[in-house]
Amino acid sequence: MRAELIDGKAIAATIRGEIARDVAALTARGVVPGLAVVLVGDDAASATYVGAKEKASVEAGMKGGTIRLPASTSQQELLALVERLNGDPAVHGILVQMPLPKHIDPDTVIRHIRPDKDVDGFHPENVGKLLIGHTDGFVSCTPAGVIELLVRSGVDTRGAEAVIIGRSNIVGKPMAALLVQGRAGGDATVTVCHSRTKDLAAHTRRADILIAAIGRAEMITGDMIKPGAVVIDVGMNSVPDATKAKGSRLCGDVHFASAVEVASKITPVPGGVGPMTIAMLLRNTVRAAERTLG
Ligand SMILES: Nc1nc2c(c(=O)[nH]1)N[C@@H](CN(C=O)c1ccc(C(=O)N[C@@H](CCC(=O)O)C(=O)O)cc1)CN2
Repeated sequence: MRAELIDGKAIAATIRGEIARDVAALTARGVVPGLAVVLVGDDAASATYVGAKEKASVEAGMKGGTIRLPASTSQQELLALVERLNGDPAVHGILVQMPLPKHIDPDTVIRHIRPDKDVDGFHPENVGKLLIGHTDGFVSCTPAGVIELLVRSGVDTRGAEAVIIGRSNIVGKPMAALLVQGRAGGDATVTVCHSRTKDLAAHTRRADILIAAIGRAEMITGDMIKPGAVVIDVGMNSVPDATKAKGSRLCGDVHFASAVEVASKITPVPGGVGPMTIAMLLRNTVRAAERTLG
């Protein structure tokens, strides 16, 4: 079997078109959705993602602005900026790009963002709402994007064995909450594996839906995948590659060449989950703006 590709780039483009229509409707009602993205420091990958977010928000008709701060910015200065954005009525969504420099505690920053402007869905209030199935919060963009990919690719999650590898607060844990809930893209039986899991392959081989979010390049190989499984690769790793002009290439947590021979559907890296993260961010920002209309 050679797996069908789940084209995240194309699905994200469709969603961004839908969002642009929502933005136009909101604008006609006098509300232009505003997204403020904050980047602290000069991490090259973060700068790329932030640039992509600003471009996508402007293309959708939003007011997108990036605030770039030096790596020497103190936590107090960053919190003061968040405070200012919290009080700015033109800003409906606030996103502080992660990772932050080591001297800044990400949890403290996340807790300072007003939950109704937390379009990243990282604030404990939004995480709690997700867990108890309330739909008036914001869901973390990457796991929300994975659910959207599954639903729009016709994958039936109901009663499926879903195995997630990775237990991070921004992907693994919310992913489990979404897959288990009783809504579209949910009703799965979920297992969360992590670095202490014994016999990882025994779990992954049971999965009808396998979600790799462990952050280790090409760790999941074809022999660890059940024939016919749907494989979603959340990993984004840069590995040395002398054949590339820049000396490196991007790859996921799944060894694509062997997995594609076993799975029924698979996401590539790049072009899979990544573009969905940005599409979901735009969707959350539109929702934040809509809610100001009551
Ligand atoms: N505040 C946040 N910080 C971070 C998040 C997040 O959701 N909120 N997620 C990641 C990075 N990320 C968004 O910020 C992100 C990563 C990758 C992509 C993407 O589209 N990737 C492309 C490839 C890009 C390339 O060529 O370098 C793809 O997969 O096709 C979008 C967003 C950590 N930080």
